[in-house]
Amino acid sequence: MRHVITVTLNPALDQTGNLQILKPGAVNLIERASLRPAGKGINVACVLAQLGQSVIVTGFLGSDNDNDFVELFKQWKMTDAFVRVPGNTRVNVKLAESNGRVTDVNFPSFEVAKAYQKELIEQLTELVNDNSLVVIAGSLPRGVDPGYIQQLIGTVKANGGKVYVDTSGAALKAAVLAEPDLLKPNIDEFAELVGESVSKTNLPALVNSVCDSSVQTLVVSAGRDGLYSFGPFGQHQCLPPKVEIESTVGAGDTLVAGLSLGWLTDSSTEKCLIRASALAAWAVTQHGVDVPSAQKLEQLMAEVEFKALEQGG
Ligand SMILES: O=P(O)(O)OC[C@H]1O[C@](O)(CO)[C@@H](O)[C@@H]1O
Repeated sequence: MRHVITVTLNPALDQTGNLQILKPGAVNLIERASLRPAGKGINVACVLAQLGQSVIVTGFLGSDNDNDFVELFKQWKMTDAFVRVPGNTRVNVKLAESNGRVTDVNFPSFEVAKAYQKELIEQLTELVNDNSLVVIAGSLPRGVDPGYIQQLIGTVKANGGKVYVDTSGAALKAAVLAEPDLLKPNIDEFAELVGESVSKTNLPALVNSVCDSSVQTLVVSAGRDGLYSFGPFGQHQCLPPKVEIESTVGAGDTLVAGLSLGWLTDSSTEKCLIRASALAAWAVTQHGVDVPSAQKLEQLMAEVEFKALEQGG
């Protein structure tokens, strides 16, 4: 049976606070707050688990403060394969203003010694087979070089698995060279990758120049503009339904979960992209990554505008 393994190399406890307007350099009072175990791959796994999928979660986790993570994995019946490393998992602060703007203050991670990096590669060699989709998501913790992501992708591919990657900066540059099955940068991360500012008009040409034929599918998330998808099944855009924004944190991860669900359920490209967009739209209406009811999901999917992109613009 097809299954998903998510890899979070740099998880975080997300301390999210909502306020009217953030005033730098002044005292700011938070109106609503939450503290949640998170990190990109863990968020992906949470969405999939809520949609009834069984997920293995792995990566690195600080051994000194893993209680909330362990609780979360138990709650959603995820298989906890995280390699414990000495120290604390970081806390990331998210400040969400009433106009929808979010300021991320991401704290430094634990340090991951080479022995733990090797342990994770060995573990994936054991876990991955040709029914596996491995989602590698998030930044690299201290002590982990960008080349490590290539080793991870290589290990998954060598064992017959599919690999989806959502990362940024040097790790994204390295990942492209290792030819994953799908890459999901956001539009700013993609602009950094290509070294140019990106618009709807120049996006298709830039995608072709960067990815050549090495990455099968590239999905660029673009906030209110939804997503752009380039792959063997054509070039498409999905425009999301209009929703009240509470916090955009986790929307990209929810999108990746939706794309993974498409693979798990062998959905058509259209259904996969529309469902992923609808789930991501729901994600911005709340703190965290809860999923809508089946009925609400149907309604949101009906409101997504799916269209083929004209070649060259
Ligand atoms: O892995 P990165 O890029 O440091 O980002 C981690 C942050 O991203 C999120 O997963 C949201 O996408 C947060 O939960 C977390 O704080």
